Parts: sequence; structure tokens; C-alpha cells
Amino acid sequence: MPPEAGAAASRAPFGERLAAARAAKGSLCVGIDPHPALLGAWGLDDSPSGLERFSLAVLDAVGPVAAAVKPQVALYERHGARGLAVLEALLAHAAEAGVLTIADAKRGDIGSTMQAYAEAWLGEGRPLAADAVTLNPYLGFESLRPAIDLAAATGRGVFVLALTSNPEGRSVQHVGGDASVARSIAHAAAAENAGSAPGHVGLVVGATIGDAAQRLGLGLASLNGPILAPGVGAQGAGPEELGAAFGDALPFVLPTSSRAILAAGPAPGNLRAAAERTRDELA
Ligand SMILES: O=C(O)c1cc(=O)[nH]c(=O)n1[C@@H]1O[C@H](COP(=O)(O)O)[C@@H](O)[C@H]1O
Repeated sequence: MPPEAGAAASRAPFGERLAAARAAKGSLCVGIDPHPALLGAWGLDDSPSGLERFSLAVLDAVGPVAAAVKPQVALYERHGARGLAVLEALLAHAAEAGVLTIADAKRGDIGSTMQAYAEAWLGEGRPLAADAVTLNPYLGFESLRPAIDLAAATGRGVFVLALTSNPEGRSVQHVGGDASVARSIAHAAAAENAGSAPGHVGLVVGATIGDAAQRLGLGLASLNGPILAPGVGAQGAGPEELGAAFGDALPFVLPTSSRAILAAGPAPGNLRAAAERTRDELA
């Protein structure tokens, strides 16, 4: 057994942990995206120390009312090693506080080096390991195998991009009509989850996609795994768009919003109230 899978037994499966968090705190995921403009609006420097104050303040304010938090790793990477140290501290604090983390790293690579990405973001005892990571299947769904298997072995999860919230995504994801790329990704994810209740292989499907999931036959209601739905708030989606995009798959959806909530800070009470309001409007 690889060392990465060593403490597998000590953690319940991701699907169960996420279901418990949703039952206790509702279904919102809050994105922790420390954009320079937000740091400025909070009166913080665009520096590792500003990043740290921002990240930990968001975690403290929204952790008790969010099913998960989703740090966007590029906004830490742009500060180099010191930025990654802040991300590491954020993930450790969240674990101590019992708040689930989804590292938005959108990783995907050929098998041999995908193994290293899997270990970095999901490996037991690794400094940047989160509860789940976002993955990019452009190299083929099966290229993600090391992450899918390591997540299962360590009680963690993955969210595979299927229909992204940005308009450019269509030029790849909708290709193939009835046999679209997005459909094949969704069906492959469902196959991974078959027999688990609920599974650890989630999908990313933007809340801004209109009726594309139904039109392309993604079969989201049969995924048997979580659906991360970014695009709420700053990208324009609200309760109506979520309903139109997901229909009978809505109970599996984890809507996620970053800037629209983060802009309510830095006062912790305002930040928490914005998260609660968003969560309740979308419920
Ligand atoms: O994987 C993601 O999280 C993601 C996928 C997608 O299709 N669209 C999308 O916006 N995201 C991320 O979700 C967040 C959205 O941020 P806001 O637009 O500020 O709510 C950003 O961190 C994006 O990188």
C-alpha cells in the first residue's frame, strides 16, 4: 500500500462526510478567492500576510454555515512559496475546525505525473492535501485514475470538470452532440460511483449552463455523487438558473459562490450573513 493511503481507515468516505456537513449546515460552498482587488477592498496588502489574514478570516466567518470552503489555488500560487504556505495553513485550520475543503486546482496530466498531483492534493500527510480537489479531464477521464483511486483510499473526493460556467467551455465540452465530451465525462463519473452511497467522484457543472445538461443527456440525477455548481453570484446565476440547469438533480448540487460573498467582508458578521443569505436563497 502506498504511504499516501496509509491512514485510509481513520476517515469516513468523502460522500458520507459531505452528506453530514450538508445536513448540519446546508448546501452552500463558499469559494475562498483572494483576488488582489478584494484584498484591497478589505484594507489588506496584496502580500502573503494579507492573504493569510483574509483566508483565515473567511474560514472563521463562513465555516460554521457552509458545507465546504473552496480555496482557489492560483490566487495562492501567485505569491510563490509563501502563498502556498498560507494555503497550507488554511487547510490545516479548516481540518482542525472540521470544515471540509475543496482545493480548486483543476489538475489533470498523463498517468505517471498525475500520480504526483494526486499525492500532492489528496495524499495522506501531504501538506496541501484537502478533502477534495477539482480535476480537469482534458487528457481523458482515465488519466485521472491515480487521483480517483487515491481519493477513495483516503476518504477524500474529486470533482471532475464536465460543463464549466464560462462561455468558452462549450467549444470543447458540447462537441459530439448526443455523444458529447461532457456526457462521456458524466457517465464515466457515474460508473465510478455505482454501488457506493454516495460516491466520491463528483462533477463540476456551472450554474450558468442553461439547459445544456438536459440537452446533452448528462443524466445528473443518476450520478450518485456531488455536483459542484460555480457561477452563482458574480457570474450571474441565482435560484432560477440553478433550477433550470439541474432540475431533478438539484438535491445533489453544491452551489458555490466566491466574490459575491467575499465582497461583504471584512466585518465577520457581514460575511457570515452574506453566506447565510446566499445559502437560504438557493435552498
Ligand atoms: O472548478 C471551479 O471551481 C470552477 C469551475 C467553473 O466551471 N467555473 C468557475 O467559476 N469555477 C471557479 O469558481 C469560482 C467562481 O468565483 P466567483 O465567480 O467569484 O463566484 C472561481 O474560483 C472559479 O475558478
